[in-house]
Amino acid sequence: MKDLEKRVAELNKLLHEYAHAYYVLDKPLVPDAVYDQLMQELMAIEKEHPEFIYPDSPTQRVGGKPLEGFNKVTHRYPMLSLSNAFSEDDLRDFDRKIRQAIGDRYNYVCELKIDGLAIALRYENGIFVQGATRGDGTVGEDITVNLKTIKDIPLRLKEPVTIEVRGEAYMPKKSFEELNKQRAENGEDLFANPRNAAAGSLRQLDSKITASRNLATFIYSIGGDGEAYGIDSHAEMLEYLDSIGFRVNKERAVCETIDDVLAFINKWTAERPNLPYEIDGIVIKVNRFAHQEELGFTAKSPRWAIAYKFPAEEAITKIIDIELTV
Ligand SMILES: NC(=O)c1cc2c(=O)c3cc(F)ccc3oc2nc1N
Repeated sequence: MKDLEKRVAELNKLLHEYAHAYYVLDKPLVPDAVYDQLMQELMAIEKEHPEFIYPDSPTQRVGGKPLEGFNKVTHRYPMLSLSNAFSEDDLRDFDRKIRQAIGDRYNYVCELKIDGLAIALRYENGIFVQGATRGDGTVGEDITVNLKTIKDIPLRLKEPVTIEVRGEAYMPKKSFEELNKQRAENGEDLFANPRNAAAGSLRQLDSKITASRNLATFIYSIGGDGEAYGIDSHAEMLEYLDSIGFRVNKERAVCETIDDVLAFINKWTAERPNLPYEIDGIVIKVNRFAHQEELGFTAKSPRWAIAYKFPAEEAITKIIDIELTV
């Protein structure tokens, strides 16, 4: 029995490592056939010996029977929303206010604004214990069983830390197109866009349906104060999140000036159609936590961050249509 327990521990470790390499780093360590064979072996042992099933075993990603409904979760740290900028002037105003408040020794981190659903994930001693939607920012829905089906969400972190993180769950463009093609063939109504498809997939009461929707995540912050982890800037926080096993978007940059921010925006406005996922803007954040603390929050948004929103395409096509019909 001893060596069987050892084998189960070894299989859990190997499968976590291989899944992280494949789904988070996009750098497979072994061929799929090897991964599948190890998974089959673990499932066979767990079937014979359910007492050996780890709560974070990779076999536990797809839940059991459908839920009756979702429990409510009160967020330990409110999930606020970003204020918006729609033009270069808005961005320069934002920058001017920052400078007035904290002087001129600051820089920014720019990130792509993923067009998905905000989620909060809680880990205790490195084990995924609960996941929730933003809801109204204070109370969200417990969608833990559905989030467990997303392969890039680690069930076990590389460090046994107790932490809460925030991110965006989304449906890649290709998965969205395939899903709507399938729904059209089955005479079902189509999803309007990948964000709605992701939201609909995460709010399924049957996690087997969620599991079939190929969702993915990008994690972008620690709930509460990052200092607790010896981190004092947003850029370092993203590196830390990556190092403990989360999928963190690589298309980010530290920008020393608002002109660098505008250059980043121009680059990704052009690159946007080539991305495998939808983005609806660029998020700009003052980098150092000491500066974020000085700037603080309004009732609903941080003063140290802003979301530059791309002009909505439909608005543009509407103007063009009007022009053409006049
Ligand atoms: N959709 C996103 O890709 C994205 C969203 C947010 C937020 O909503 C957000 C909300 C806050 F109150 C503070 C920081 C944030 O940072 C964020 N960073 C991102 N990359």
